[in-house]
Amino acid sequence: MTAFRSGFACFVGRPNAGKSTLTNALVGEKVAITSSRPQTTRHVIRGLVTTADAQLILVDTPGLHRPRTLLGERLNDLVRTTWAEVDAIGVCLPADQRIGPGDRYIVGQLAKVRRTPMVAIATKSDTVSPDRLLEHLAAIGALADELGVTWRHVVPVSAVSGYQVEHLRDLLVAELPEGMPLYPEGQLTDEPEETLVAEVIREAALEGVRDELPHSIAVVIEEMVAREDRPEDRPLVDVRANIFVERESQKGIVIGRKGARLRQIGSDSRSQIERILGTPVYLDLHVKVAKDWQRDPKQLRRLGF
Ligand SMILES: Nc1nc2c(ncn2[C@@H]2O[C@H](COP(=O)(O)OP(=O)(O)OP(=O)(O)O)[C@@H](O)[C@H]2O)c(=O)[nH]1
Repeated sequence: MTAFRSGFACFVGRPNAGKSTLTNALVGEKVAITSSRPQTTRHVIRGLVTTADAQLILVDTPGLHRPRTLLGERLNDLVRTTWAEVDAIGVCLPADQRIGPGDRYIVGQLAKVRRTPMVAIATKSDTVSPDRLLEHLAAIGALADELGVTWRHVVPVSAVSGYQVEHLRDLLVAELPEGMPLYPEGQLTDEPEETLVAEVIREAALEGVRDELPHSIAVVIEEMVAREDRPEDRPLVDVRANIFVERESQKGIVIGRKGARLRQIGSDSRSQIERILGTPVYLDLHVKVAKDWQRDPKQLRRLGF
């Protein structure tokens, strides 16, 4: 059995390189959704590609500009941070145009990001003859040598005809770490981040004790705020959450011997939350008893049901 993989990728390339069309082709029927994210998140999600064994989250990066101002430089820093945080970068180099200064500038900047795997994509490959495509692929290879980047793969695709779109998807998925889906049901929901975070904690709390605590756990996020006084490039989000159970005995199950299970729940969910929010997280979990909450309409409302 292959392990489930989940993670983030972004497409970069000069304007008109075919990034949006490719995103839509990968996402399929579902239109790429632009969801606005709270300030704590730097990643704007463009689309979600879910298969039987992977979830690939395509995120946007702000455009890279030749910096003329301090603000321009700061924006470029932000782009580079995103590049360093995603699991894979797809570099779009349209086949219908020769590699130009715009492409050179972007790839030159990518050369500074050492660790993230990069896949070079010859987009719009349906627009040129096979000979011209070969020439373009060779130029993409030469560009890597010239500018000091390493392509994991060089793939011609056509988002319009669908040529190699699935192959590209598989190549990107192969770069993702093992992990559970970060978004529920394979659909990008516009649920508030709190709901997703609460769901992650609930899943972690139920891990291994599902039989003992079937539906008795609810998680409520009390607070999710960016810590003040942090340097801009090292943000930290405080997440304070309550895990509600119905009975005192269930509290013991969740907390475990000397708090061991609760610590496990914390570390299991924290890494997933950090990936959803895109920032390091300080997670503060408390277990509380809300007696018979499932039968009490007032409590149910409070717990968000
Ligand atoms: N023939 C063909 N045309 C394509 C393909 N992919 C994109 N195009 C066309 O190329 C143009 C630009 O595509 P976009 O997907 O908007 O490019 P983009 O990189 O997102 O552009 P920006 O948003 O400006 O950065 C559009 O007119 C697309 O229809 C393709 O695979 N084949």
